[in-house]
Amino acid sequence: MKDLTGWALGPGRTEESFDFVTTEIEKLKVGEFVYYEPDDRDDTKILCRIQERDRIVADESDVPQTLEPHVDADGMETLTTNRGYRVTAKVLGVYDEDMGGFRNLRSSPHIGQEVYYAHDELLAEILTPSERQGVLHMGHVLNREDADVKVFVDMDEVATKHLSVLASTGAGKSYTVGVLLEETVKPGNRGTSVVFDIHGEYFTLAEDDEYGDRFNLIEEPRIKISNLDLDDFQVAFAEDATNVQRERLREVLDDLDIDDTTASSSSVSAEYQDNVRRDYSVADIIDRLSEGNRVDDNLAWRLGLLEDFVSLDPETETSVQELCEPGKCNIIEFPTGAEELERNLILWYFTKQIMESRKEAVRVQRGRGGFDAKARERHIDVPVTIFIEEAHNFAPIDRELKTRDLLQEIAREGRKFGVGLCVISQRPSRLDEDVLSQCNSSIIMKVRNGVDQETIARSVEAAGEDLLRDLPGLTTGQAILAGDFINTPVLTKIRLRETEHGGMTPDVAKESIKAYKEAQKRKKKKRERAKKKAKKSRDKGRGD
Ligand SMILES: Nc1ncnc2c1ncn2[C@@H]1O[C@H](COP(=O)(O)OP(=O)(O)OP(=O)(O)O)[C@@H](O)[C@H]1O
Repeated sequence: MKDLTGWALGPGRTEESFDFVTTEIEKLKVGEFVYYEPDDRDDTKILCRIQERDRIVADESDVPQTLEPHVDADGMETLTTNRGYRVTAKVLGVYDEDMGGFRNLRSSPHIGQEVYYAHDELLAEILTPSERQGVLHMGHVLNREDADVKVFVDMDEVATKHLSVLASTGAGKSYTVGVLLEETVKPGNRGTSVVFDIHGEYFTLAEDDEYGDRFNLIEEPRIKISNLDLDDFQVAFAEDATNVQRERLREVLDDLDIDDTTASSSSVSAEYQDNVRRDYSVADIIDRLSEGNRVDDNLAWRLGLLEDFVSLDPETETSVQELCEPGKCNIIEFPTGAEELERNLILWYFTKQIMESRKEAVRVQRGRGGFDAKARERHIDVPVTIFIEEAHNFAPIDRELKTRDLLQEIAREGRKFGVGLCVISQRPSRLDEDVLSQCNSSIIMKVRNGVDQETIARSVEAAGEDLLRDLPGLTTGQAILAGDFINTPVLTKIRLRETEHGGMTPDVAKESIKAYKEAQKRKKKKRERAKKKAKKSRDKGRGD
């Protein structure tokens, strides 16, 4: 069934777009889809996306004259009585299922060519992948709620070529990431991911009755102090240590290692020394630093700050295997109240291990040697996608940070080693441009800030200017999905979560009233207790 919706005004100035006239403007919002059929090809539909709409000013327009010889009397009648709109449409091409993309047929519409509304079945054909595995159901095409044209994305693309999730605060980023994670752990997918959950928004996934066992919640990630190397200390320090300080710290750590392995004896093998427990604390490092006459107060002070890091532990370490249970989404919670430097250290330390471990695994898979004992212990044999909330803090555009270098490396090279990156940010303009532009897929939601909008327009080319123009107009849960993980950019209403969302916006009025009432109750009780106490002492006084 065809749904005639307008007439082309002829070929556009370029092959990429053309104008047509319509009166059905309610249906044809920016981002909607139409198609035309080239005369010389049977059953071929050239799909187009609406970019712009302008009301036709009757007296100034030459549109009726242009179309008159080409459009039948009924059509002309509709156009002249309703005036209508001039709409610009971007030509996407003919969808080729085998190719999984659009082919451009170079067949521009002629004047008066009929333009049809793309019905739900046609859209569904394009947006529904033929494979059943590795597809993630994210929601439905916006404005097509009734028919529910589902929007799917390709999990492999996320896992290999990275994803950005960008929006102002409260627009629905973590809710959407929750939907994505629910999908990745479904039985047909069983993707492995690691989420750095800074604000404790994802634990509800692990508590869900149905989904819970597909998630691995790491509530107390621990880093064993003796496993830290100089670069790790550098990440945890507020300012770069001087070369002299690095040298001194190296000496102290070497001393402590030798003590702990009791390895002054040359009979202890290197492998034993590697595996032996070295259970020293930050305080031990500072003590050792203060011994002798070479005290470095500044270094001691820097180290002293690390004593507050809950994640640093003299004895235990969360192993990379615990962090990356295959087929599960592994959620790393940050210690409550962890400050910026501790957060940087946690992200740096574990992300670096994941990357190193995947490099080793791929090297061995390619037949280039085997694992040494240490590598075998920490090897991860599945591709992993790392989700990073507040990514602009770890890879800022304007600050040298080791975490930024690491995220740039993953964005550039992660694909080769099966390490995917999903960066989530409410301030894309503060996010490192290299990291952002390496994300080949994007989910973009409401963005209010003009500078952020400009950054997105610059770095997320796939989304198309036309769709991005409407960013401030999106409401919570509405998103543009664009890039390699979807066949064509599409305005999407993200589906409802199957698990509870852990980052609910508080109901301020409700919570304030509740807190007020509880405070009043407490006050009343306090007054009553004081009264009782006074009465008791009066009674006692009388008795005396
Ligand atoms: N697709 C959706 N359907 C229904 N409700 C949604 C949807 N997306 C988000 N919400 C609601 O909107 C609110 C904000 O969502 P969310 O916590 O994901 O925002 P956010 O962008 O991550 O914010 P922040 O940057 O402050 O963490 C939540 O209360 C959530 O329940």
